[in-house]
Amino acid sequence: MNFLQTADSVRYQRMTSAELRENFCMEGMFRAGELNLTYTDVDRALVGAAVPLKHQPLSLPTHKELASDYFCERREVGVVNLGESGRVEVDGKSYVLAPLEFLYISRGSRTVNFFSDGDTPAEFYLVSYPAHRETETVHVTMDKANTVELGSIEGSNERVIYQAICPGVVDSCQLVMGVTRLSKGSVWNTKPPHTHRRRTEVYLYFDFPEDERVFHFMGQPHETRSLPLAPKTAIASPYWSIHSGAGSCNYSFVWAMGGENQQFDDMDHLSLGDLG
Ligand SMILES: O=C[C@H](O)[C@@H](O)CC(=O)C(=O)O
Ligand SMILES: [Zn+2]
Repeated sequence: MNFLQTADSVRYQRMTSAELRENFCMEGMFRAGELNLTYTDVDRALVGAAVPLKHQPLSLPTHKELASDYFCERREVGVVNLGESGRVEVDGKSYVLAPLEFLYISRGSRTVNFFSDGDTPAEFYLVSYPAHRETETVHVTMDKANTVELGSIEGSNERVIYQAICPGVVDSCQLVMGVTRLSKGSVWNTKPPHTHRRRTEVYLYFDFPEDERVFHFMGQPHETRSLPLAPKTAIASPYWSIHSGAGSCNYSFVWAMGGENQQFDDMDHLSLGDLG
């Protein structure tokens, strides 16, 4: 397991790009045949990827720092499949996840195994938080998610937000998670940006060519920094940081939040003129 210690709101201001990357980004998580996990200090979010090869399932391991007999003893997990169709087995029950389908895994689930049944692997992205109670494991297909259409072509930010793990869809503990897809020709996400001191957030950008980049904006509103991110890079946003991006082409991203509450719309909006 890797550990990500994010810099504080004073230190980040004097960091180089390489240092910012080191302190906030999670790169190279998706590796064929591997399960990789990073324990972050943003609300104890655990971020990971599992890319199982055919006939070689990967199981979700526990770790000394989870202080538990099994991973989900006191944790919930959100999983979304970013690769080809795959399968997740939770306590012996199989869930087939088509591309972009989610699985919410409840606290108390003892064994979690990831499978690819085809030659091209599934690519499971997962985010986990501490959970205070057991609920139910739920498979969320795209049509079950809350759908919010935002932005416009004129604003270069036409996008659809799929809220897959959120109140009303899945009874989770603190995790709120979904995917946002930008229309062709639109490049901006979360414009204008916002903060939410009550929750921290992790973005994972994907679904764009290897030689394109999404310029992610972070930092306190009056001291923003940007980082060009390659596909399948995750970036942690502490409570004090904006999290917004402009791509060199359209793209999608998975967002996941944890913290005080689960209300998606209570963000503190900024205007672009507030940024420095
Ligand atoms: O707090 C909410 C999150 O930052 C994202 O869900 C925002 C987002 O997907 C978008 O505006 O494109
Ligand atoms: Zn947000």
